[in-house]
Amino acid sequence: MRYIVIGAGAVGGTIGAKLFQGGHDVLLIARGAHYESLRASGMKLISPSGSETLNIPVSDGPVPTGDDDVIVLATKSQDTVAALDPWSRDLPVVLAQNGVCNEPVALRRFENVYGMCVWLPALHLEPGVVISYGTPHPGMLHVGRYPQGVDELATRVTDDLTQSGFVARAVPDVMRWKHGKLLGNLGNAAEALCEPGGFGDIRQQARTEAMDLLDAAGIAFTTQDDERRLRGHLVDLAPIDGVVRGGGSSWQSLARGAGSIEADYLNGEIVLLARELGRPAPVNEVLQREANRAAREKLPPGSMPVAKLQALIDERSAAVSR
Ligand SMILES: NC(=O)C1=CN([C@@H]2O[C@H](COP(=O)(O)OP(=O)(O)OC[C@H]3O[C@@H](n4cnc5c(N)ncnc54)[C@H](OP(=O)(O)O)[C@@H]3O)[C@@H](O)[C@H]2O)C=CC1
Ligand SMILES: CC(C)(CO)C(=O)C(=O)O
Repeated sequence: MRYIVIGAGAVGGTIGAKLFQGGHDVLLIARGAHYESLRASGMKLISPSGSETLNIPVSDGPVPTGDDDVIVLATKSQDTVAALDPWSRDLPVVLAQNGVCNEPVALRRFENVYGMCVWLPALHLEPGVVISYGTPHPGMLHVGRYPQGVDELATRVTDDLTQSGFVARAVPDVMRWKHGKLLGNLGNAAEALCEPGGFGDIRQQARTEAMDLLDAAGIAFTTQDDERRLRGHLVDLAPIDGVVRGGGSSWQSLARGAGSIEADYLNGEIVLLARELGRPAPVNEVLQREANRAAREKLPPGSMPVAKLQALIDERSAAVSR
């Protein structure tokens, strides 16, 4: 099977590199300066065990495909449609992304869609360079057919990931895991907006607001304990000499001045649910709005004091409760 990894950044770069090192056929799809660098000099993969350069096949657009190809999509959610559209709709698609909106978007277009719940701490700020912090395993990945079930392909992908060093499981309820993971990612916006530390309260407020709404909508989600029990110390974050990990994926979008951020598909997922239920979601609404503003204005990470963000949330909470 050939893995066509669209979006060879932090997550896609790590998954592609590990599969490649595991002896699998991999094609990375990248764009811009990252593509040029991967093509000219290979991928510099930095991990707790050292730094290596991998000459993984790379393309900047669609290539002829066949029966043995599978797409692994690892772009940010705001790039999903544009990234998938040029590809043959006969291919199976595995969505290695946070959030829960990508699977239905893909299922509109592709018949065979798989969710992947991704615990994989990684960083990509510089063209050609991917930093993978997880140790002793680079990540824990749950794979399942969307909307539910496990089939031969889910099992095969899981086996290949396991053989390549990941903690991988085929699960029949991947969206329950992805909803659980989404709750954690509601803090991404606060981490990107505020100085390190100090935003834990806001993250918890976003989580509590979201859990109430998921319960009200009857949507199942896993708990932090479910996740901790399985992960244990299988994927710990190891410091890497000379590399400071400022933050997660949304932090990295601001650090790169990408001009966009995933907030519409993380906090925005909760805002959408609240609006469908006719309920307020002031915490997630403010996080979504402020993260988008920071991305649009290309503000660096950490540009807003925590007290200011909390004041905006309090103001919005008061307004919606009137
Ligand atoms: N980083 C992390 O530690 C984790 C991230 N995640 C999730 O994984 C997903 C991917 O995040 P992450 O790896 O951080 O993102 P990155 O921004 O590091 O990587 C995504 C890559 O996709 C590229 N891309 C976007 N559109 C296209 C396209 N049409 N064709 C080719 N390349 C494209 C981007 O290019 P460009 O830079 O030009 O936009 C970028 O290089 C997100 O859903 C995120 O929330 C989950 C767990 C951990
Ligand atoms: C859990 C976390 C924060 C790991 O980096 C993540 O999912 C992200 O960066 O989006």
